[in-house]
Parts: sequence; C-alpha cells; structure tokens
Amino acid sequence: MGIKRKRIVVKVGTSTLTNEMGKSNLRTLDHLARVLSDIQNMGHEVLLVSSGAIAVGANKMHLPEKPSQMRMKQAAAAVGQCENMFLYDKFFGEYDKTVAQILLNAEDIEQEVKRENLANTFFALLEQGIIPIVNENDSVSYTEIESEEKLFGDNDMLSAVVSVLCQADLLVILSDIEGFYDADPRLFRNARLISRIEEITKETYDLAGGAGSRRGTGGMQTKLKAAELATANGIDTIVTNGAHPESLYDIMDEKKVGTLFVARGK
Ligand SMILES: Nc1ncnc2c1ncn2[C@@H]1O[C@H](COP(=O)(O)OP(=O)(O)O)[C@@H](O)[C@H]1O
Ligand SMILES: N[C@@H](CCC(=O)OP(=O)(O)O)C(=O)O
Repeated sequence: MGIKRKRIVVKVGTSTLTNEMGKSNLRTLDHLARVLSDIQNMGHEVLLVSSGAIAVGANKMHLPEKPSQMRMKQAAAAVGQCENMFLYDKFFGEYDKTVAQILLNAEDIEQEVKRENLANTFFALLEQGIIPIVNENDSVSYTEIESEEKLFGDNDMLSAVVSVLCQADLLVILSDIEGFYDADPRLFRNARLISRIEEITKETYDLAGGAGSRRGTGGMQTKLKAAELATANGIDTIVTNGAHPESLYDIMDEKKVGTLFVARGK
C-alpha cells in the first residue's frame, strides 16, 4: 500500500517556538525535530516553515520586548534566524537528518522564472532526503513585516504558498491552541472547537480573532487565509497545537486532530 499524504508541510509559529520569557522552547524544538525526523523515516517528505526569528533575536539581543522599529525588527530577525537554524541543525542532527535554510521574499514567488528555480531547489533537497526549513527573508524584505501589500502577510500564508509550490499533500499549522474555535477561547471561555470545515466563508472569518499572545502575529485570521489558499489548491490543511508534536503521528494516521479544513474538490 502506498503512503497517503506523502509530502507534508508543517508550519510552526513563534508562540510555540518560544516560552513566556521569550526564550527558545528547547523541549518543543527537540520534540518537533524528533517527530518530523521519524515521520520522514516512515517514508514521508517533510518541509518545515518556521517563524520565531524576530522574537528569538530580540531575546538574544537583550531587547526589553519585541521591537517596533523596522530596522530593529530586521536586525533581530538576522540574529534570531541564525540562532533558530543553529538549534534546528543541532536537534535534527541528533536524529541523523540534514536541514537546509530557505529564506523567501514575495518576488521569489511572483516571478515565474524565480518560482520555477525555487521549486526545483525544493525538489532537489527533498530528493536528497533533506528537510527544508523556510522563513520570510525579514532582514532583506521589510514589506513582509510591515507593508499592506504583502503577499505572504505572515508565515501562515507563506506556509500555504510553499505547500502549493511544492505540491504538498497536507499542510499542518502548529499554533498555541488546539484548533479553530467558534470564538477566540482566550476571550470567550465557552468557545467550542470546530473539528472540520468544508468551506471557508465570510461567516468563518467572523469567528476568527487576532493573535493570542504578544509573541504571535495574525492569529486565526491569517491561518484561515492560508487554509483558504491551500484548500483551493487541493491541499488538506490542519490547525492544531504545537505543544505536543506527537499529534503529528495521529495526523499521519488520519485520526481526528485539531481542525481539518477539507481540500476543495475532494
Ligand atoms: N476563533 C479562534 N479560534 C482559535 N484561536 C483564535 C481564534 N481567534 C483568535 N484566536 C487566537 O489565535 C491565537 C493563535 O495565533 P497566533 O497568536 O498568531 O500564534 P502563532 O504564533 O501560532 O501564529 C490563539 O492563541 C488565539 O488566542
Ligand atoms: N518571519 C517572522 C514571523 C512572522 C510570523 O508570521 O509569526 P507567527 O505568527 O508566529 O508565525 C519571524 O521569523 O519572526
């Protein structure tokens, strides 16, 4: 029997990668590296879209909080990206895996020639059993951090763009919450998890609020946009909690986890 959902893209947000102190959450990073390595050993192809550069960099630079000035955000991203890749290289290395860093701007996707080159790079890496780790190129492209006209908006959207580009079978967005609720559970205690969404409509967006912590960006609004793009391109999308990366095993076994946004045309 062939492997279902062979190629998966996993996106992990700042709120999962860092702790309350703004420092790297080493336990989660290690768990994530172990589970993704294991899933690759089971015959799947894995791509990781990882946020956290700005928050981790700000912490390493001893800034009192996440910077608001653009130049400081870009500086923090340069420091934090380096730290994150160091940690990923170390943790994935423990499980005998090689990782590669890909940093993207919107132009890299918009221009056809660049897009093709980029897809070829991803395919070459996957063919070699390497795990690509993707982030926005924040230190170069301020538009991705701030502009209204940004294509990615944030890493949720970037993960959907990468999923489409790589013709992934599944996108998993790991956040600091179990999935998509009928209201933001941080504000409404009685909010209920929605386990399956067949179609994302205006009413769905009405249920989604912004970021839940000072570390996160975009909240459920951007996750819905990402799910909309991915599902429109035939890619199932799951939003679930990244605190327990082991749930990825259940996802690969097609068990019910978090919220499934069903691919269109299925
Ligand atoms: N309808 C909703 N269901 C679940 N979470 C929601 C909803 N609306 C807003 N949120 C908020 O979205 C947050 C997750 O997004 P975000 O803070 O950007 O994290 P990440 O770093 O994972 O992208 C949750 O902690 C929650 O407070
Ligand atoms: N590219 C930025 C992350 C932006 C972003 O989308 O953050 P998040 O909502 O935590 O996924 C960084 O690495 O800090």
